[in-house]
Amino acid sequence: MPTKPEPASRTAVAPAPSGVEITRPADILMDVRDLQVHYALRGSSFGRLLGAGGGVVKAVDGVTFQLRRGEVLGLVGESGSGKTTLGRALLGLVRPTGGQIRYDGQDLARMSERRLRPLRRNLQMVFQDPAAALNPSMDIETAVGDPLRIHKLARSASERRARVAEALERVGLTPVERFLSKYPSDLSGGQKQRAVLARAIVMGPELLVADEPVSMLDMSVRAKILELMLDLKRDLDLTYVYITHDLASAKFFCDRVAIMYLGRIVEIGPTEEIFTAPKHPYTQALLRAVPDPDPNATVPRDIPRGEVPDAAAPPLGCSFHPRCPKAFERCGWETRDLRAVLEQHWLTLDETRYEAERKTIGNLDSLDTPGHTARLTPGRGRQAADVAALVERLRQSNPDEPLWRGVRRVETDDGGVTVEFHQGEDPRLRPADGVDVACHLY
Ligand SMILES: Nc1ncnc2c1ncn2[C@@H]1O[C@H](COP(=O)(O)OP(=O)(O)OP(=O)(O)O)[C@@H](O)[C@H]1O
Repeated sequence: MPTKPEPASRTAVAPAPSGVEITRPADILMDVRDLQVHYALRGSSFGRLLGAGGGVVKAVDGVTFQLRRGEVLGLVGESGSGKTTLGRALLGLVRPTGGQIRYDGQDLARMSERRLRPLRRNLQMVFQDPAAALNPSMDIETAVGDPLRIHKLARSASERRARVAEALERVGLTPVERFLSKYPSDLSGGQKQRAVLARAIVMGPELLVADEPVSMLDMSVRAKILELMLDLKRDLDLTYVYITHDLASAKFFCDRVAIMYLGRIVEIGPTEEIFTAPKHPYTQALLRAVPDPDPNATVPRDIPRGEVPDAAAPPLGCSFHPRCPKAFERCGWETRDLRAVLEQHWLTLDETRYEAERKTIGNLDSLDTPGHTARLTPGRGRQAADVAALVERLRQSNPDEPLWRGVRRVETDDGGVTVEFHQGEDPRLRPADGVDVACHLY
């Protein structure tokens, strides 16, 4: 049986800067507090000509959690929720805009590239596409041994070869001699991902961030790779952050799951709690949307209504409120929601009725500016009373629409109709029955 690869020397780690707390409970590998990664958008060249700013995408926006030693923490959410950005920030691969990532007594979020470099041996990433992760012109021995060479972690070529061989054996690329001289094109998808895992473990890391590591593999090998990863974790005392869209694999693979939505963790807790008693309406909707493997089962497919909003202009209040079937007053209703409800309603009308209603209201563009007061003015030849009647018809046509719970008052004057919404609040993560959830319902 091969022996465990030597852990990278912790003595290479630079000392903590003064003023940074260096104590942490032994079972916490990373302590992430109020982490933010914001990207400045440059805007289109046409927009820049007109002097329009590009705005900011809050890819990660105030994320707090503790990563426990030896656990598998899943980051789950729809595309664009910030999973990859968070995973990369944990490894020092993207520079946070704010917040802290405490690791080994230091704050990765504020560390210079020079001081981060030696820590990277302990923090490895496995990507979705193993073919893209391996250089097609490098044989497996060179590819897997490359990090040892870069970080000068082997005293000789023969030591490097021995450590590569040991890593290949651990990931099941055996007999090792057969694989050392192979090229990526000689390997199947599953074998390539095994080689990528060998390269990740060869330096004896503590943390592996795996970003959809099996989603590009054949169904037949996915479970085998995840099982291999669990074996590696146990044998090498690893901690995993597992990024996925796929709730079924998260259920099998993770000890805890963090559900992400628009740059935030909206629910985090033990996998069993999340799957048996999901609290956040978004988690509930995601779980209901998981296809049941039993073809006879009649599981409702309640995918959260609507699209994921634009991360550069997130909804006011709770980011999930426009899609939430349970949203109420405090959730942050606003002008853009009214426009969405109007346009949704118009989709249900025939052409003639649509034309008539559309002409009743003048320019809708003011509704695109986020705010708690919407002003609807009449179109040409129409009166404020016509607009008021339309708003009332809209309400009558779908009284259960959650938006109406957020309306504080509707007032008609000579110039039009004002719809005022309750001021919303952005919910923070709070403990609720064994999990932490960011929702005003708890
Ligand atoms: N380099 C960048 N510049 C600008 N915006 C970015 C950049 N990287 C990510 N984003 C934006 O940040 C948000 C989060 O992206 P991220 O890739 O982290 O999400 P994700 O949940 O991993 O999505 P996916 O599952 O599709 O990979 C998205 O709106 C994305 O467009």
